[in-house]
Amino acid sequence: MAHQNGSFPRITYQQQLQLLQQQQHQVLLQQHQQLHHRHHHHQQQQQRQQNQQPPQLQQQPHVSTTIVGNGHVTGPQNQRLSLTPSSTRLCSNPKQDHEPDNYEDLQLGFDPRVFSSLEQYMPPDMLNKPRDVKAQYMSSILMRYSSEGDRVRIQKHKEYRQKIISTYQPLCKEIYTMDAENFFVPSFLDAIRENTEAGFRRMMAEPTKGIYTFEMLKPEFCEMIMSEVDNFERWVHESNFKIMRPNTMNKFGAVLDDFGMESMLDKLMKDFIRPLSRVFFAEFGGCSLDTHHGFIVEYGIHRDRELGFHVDDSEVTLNICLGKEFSGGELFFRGARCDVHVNSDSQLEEIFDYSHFPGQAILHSGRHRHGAKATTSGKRMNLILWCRSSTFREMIKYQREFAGWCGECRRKKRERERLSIAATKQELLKRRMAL
Ligand SMILES: O=C(O)CCC(=O)C(=O)O
Ligand SMILES: [Fe+2]
Repeated sequence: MAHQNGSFPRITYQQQLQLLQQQQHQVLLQQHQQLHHRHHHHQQQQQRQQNQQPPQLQQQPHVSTTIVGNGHVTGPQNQRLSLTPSSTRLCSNPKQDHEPDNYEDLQLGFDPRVFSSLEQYMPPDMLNKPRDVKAQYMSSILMRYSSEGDRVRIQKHKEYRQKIISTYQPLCKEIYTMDAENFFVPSFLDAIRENTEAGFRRMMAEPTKGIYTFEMLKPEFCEMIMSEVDNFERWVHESNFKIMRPNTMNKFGAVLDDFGMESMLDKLMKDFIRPLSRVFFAEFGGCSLDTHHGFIVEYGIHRDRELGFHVDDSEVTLNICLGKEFSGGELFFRGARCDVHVNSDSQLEEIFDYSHFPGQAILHSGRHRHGAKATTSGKRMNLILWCRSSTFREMIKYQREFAGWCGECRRKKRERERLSIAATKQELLKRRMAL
């Protein structure tokens, strides 16, 4: 595998920046008030490994205009932000009936929607000022949350996407907008419509704790999406366009969001995955998934062969096999872990292997350690949707140590309880002997 030893901080500065872009103004306000108390985040040193060895954090490459071949992570990580004293402030009581201006036509360095949604939090005397005065006021606040470098990177990524979308000619236009009846099998669709835990459980299996599998995509849709990806790859090859690969551990595959599928995948996450994740992944932020990274991985003789042991840069991961014909490529899972215990051994009951089957989806927490065995013949394509929650990421920074979903935290707690019971017994015995 091309991946080098390296350090993989779980929450990157880049992701903090995403917060601003997602109109998470509550989070933004909270950050604004708490920035003085921001903790430094631990960076974890994780080693290169294979199957049973410590997992890597599989990340989306940092936004860059150049090809990210080996997933080298660049840029400032978890820096402490410098807050210059300033009189610009946001108010915690928004003026709810305020009609915000539209900022779409301005080049402001931040998503124009952030300005519209932030407006109501400005001090009352600012609300009726001209649009450019308000924009400047909000910009000066927003600038405190991101560095110049990050803003440039985000802008460059936007241009990169625009360049692809303006030149690439899609093959199957119908898959770029959500068309549930034609994408999903009836059992999946019915369960989502019913929207009850019992209904979900009827169409899903939970072969091991925290992993769900179910029939999801129609074969025709799988075919179309695979043809589209082949077509895209052909265009990349013919036009010699340098594309970014899906993450730090793949040399092949494509980011669906980069060539026009972002809004369709956003709908997929919000309308079809979030109903499931709010029931089954609530403790991982499954109720508040708000952004995604959607991509295709390709395995085979002339593609990536296998994928090392890792955790995803997601709260919840949806992984659907599209085809085609292949052997091997099984996923191996080794238990969910918090950041502190990501390298700890797995227990026997945490060992679970899964064979992909076209059309079938597997849903798991991003922190559930896993990898993919070698695809030994044929070609395998999977659609992967990393679903993230910005509020969850913000919240866990202030959480206490124990994570109920981490196998090692639970094991350690049981061990402490066992020792304490043994010590109490010992003490009682001693007292009885002394009588
Ligand atoms: O190859 C697979 O099916 C798994 C891929 C994966 O785990 C990932 O891309 O994060
Ligand atoms: Fe993964």
